[in-house]
Amino acid sequence: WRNPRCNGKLPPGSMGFPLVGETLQFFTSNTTFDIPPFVKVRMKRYGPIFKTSLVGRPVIVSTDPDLNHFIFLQEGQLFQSWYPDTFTEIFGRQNVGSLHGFMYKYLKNMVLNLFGPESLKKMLPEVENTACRRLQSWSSQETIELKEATASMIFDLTAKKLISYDQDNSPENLRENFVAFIQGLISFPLNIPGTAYHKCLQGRKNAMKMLKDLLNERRSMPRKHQSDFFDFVLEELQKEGTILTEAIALDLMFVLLFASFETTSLALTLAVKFLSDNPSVLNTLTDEHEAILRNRENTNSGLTWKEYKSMRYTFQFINETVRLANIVPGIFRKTLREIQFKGYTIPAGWAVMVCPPAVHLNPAKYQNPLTFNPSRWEGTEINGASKNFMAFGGGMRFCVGTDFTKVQMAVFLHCLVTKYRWKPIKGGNVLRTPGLQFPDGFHIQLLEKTRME
Ligand code: HEM
Repeated sequence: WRNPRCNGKLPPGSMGFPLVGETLQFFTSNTTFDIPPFVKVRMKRYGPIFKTSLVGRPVIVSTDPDLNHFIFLQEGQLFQSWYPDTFTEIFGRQNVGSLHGFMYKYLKNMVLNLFGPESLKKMLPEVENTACRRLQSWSSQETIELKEATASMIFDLTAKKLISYDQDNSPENLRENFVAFIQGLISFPLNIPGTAYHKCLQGRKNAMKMLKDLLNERRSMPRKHQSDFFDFVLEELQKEGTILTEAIALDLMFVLLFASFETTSLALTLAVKFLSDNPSVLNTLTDEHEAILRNRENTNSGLTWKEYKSMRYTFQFINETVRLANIVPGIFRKTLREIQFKGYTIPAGWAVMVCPPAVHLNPAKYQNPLTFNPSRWEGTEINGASKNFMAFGGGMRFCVGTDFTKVQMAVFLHCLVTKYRWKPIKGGNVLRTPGLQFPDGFHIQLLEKTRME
């Protein structure tokens, strides 16, 4: 295992112990905003491209901007999306991340339809109403835990949009089954009672059963007008010669529900933490949003798409938040053929992990990379991905939820900074396992602004 077979020169690095490789070191938790220690130490020792072995597989880790770019560019040709078996087990064998070719394109179009600009434009009032209502209810409580509170807000909104699911009118709690999930998601794959991984699989089983029941319920009581994703899926399933199957549709629903509430709530919690720690950033952000209200005829008329698009500093703020959040610590691919790159050979069938934190914390590209400074984005293109920014991935598999996330974050921040101020009470510390977590939450007290503030 130590010297894997290769037709050329493998990148340097250690394959660790037999079978486990360096899995345990990889999963060792840390509390830093910097490049994960596992990667940083090896970058120093071996350079920007190195080999290792994780969950029983040989892996090439890339912190090299050119190799990252090449990997994204060659999706489907030399590389293919690949995630460890634990992920596939949890998200379903037919989830969008594991599909390729025709079926993948079909699903991607379906999702882009759902979360594309036209849909989001229509959704804007609902996003704003939801954020305002939630904030108001939180302000009547002594303290709230922001990660949990924003996750619940986003889950409800997404579940309503996808399957018209209403938590208050449902005997079972769909979201609870997703909560068991997070800790087991990037954990050691030991499926015995008591382990995080086992709980995670149990959560998936329950959630999938609920989704299946809800879909069957809808099938027996079809609606006249197509209004949510379930209606759309049922119609697609009835079409002659359709390539969609019920299992694929349910796996997709599951991935979308999970991807939307977990990632965005982490980003929002961290955003509020950064605002608490950086009063001058809060002032600039508040100025931008108060100006939107001032420039309106009627202060209480809802946000328009044009106003949303005008939030220049807010988008810089969101980019800076996700740059440092590094919510996705590794993007995985598999080589379909042997690859030659910068004098190294990567054998066919090996896993490759692109490491976004190494890109986002590179001092050559981001001056004082650990400093939170939204203005560093001034004058740069902040939509889409680049060699130096890949918080939402890159290439063909660029995140389909990016615009949805940005709408939710920007609208929430708009309601927050124009109507409220807050005091951090406790928590707010981050832990990376290596996925981002708030082990003791982030508890704040939310107070309505008075007219004078
Ligand atoms: C802060 C929020 C988010 C972050 C940081 C994020 C990050 C990412 C990244 C890095 C990828 C690329 C994975 C890869 O190349 O293998 C990705 C893909 C994906 N994201 Fe997101 N995401 C976010 C929000 C969302 C939301 C709200 C949704 C749901 C609507 C979503 C759904 C997806 C899906 C379905 C894919 C797979 C796309 C594909 O395989 O082509 N994401 N995301």
